[in-house]
Amino acid sequence: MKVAIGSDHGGFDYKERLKAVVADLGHEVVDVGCHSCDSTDYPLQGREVARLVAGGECERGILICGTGIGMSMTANRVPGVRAALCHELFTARMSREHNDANVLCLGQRVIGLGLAEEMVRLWLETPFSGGRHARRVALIEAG
Ligand SMILES: O=C(CO)[C@H](O)[C@H](O)[C@H](O)COP(=O)(O)O
Repeated sequence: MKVAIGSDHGGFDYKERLKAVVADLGHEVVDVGCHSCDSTDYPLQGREVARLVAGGECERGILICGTGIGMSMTANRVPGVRAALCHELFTARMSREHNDANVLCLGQRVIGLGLAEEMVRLWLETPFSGGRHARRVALIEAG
């Protein structure tokens, strides 16, 4: 898969580490920035990743800021994006199985790096269950 990844300064360190996790699983990483710890504004990177996913250039997106909240708010405003803000493994798995989430949002100031890495692995490898959940996702998309 092609996986877009982006962060603000509050998520920069994890973005750099999580890129390796994504690549180790055999996926292509598209890094939209930011490219340093200098202060920036999360909607810039959040919107860019969301647009890549909504437009089909990338199949999935990963966004990291301090809490993940601003990134999820931003990404979910782009039609076609189903961004899930997750802090633990169960929610990360369910966001794929039940919600077909196409963007994962994480908070670098909330969770440890080891958990973030495990969540990314699980989230990328968990398929959508379909069935009754497909009807519900279609209802989300119908607006
Ligand atoms: O979007 C956020 C909060 O909803 C992120 O946590 C940002 O990274 C955070 O707001 C940035 O804060 P800072 O004080 O400018 O580092």
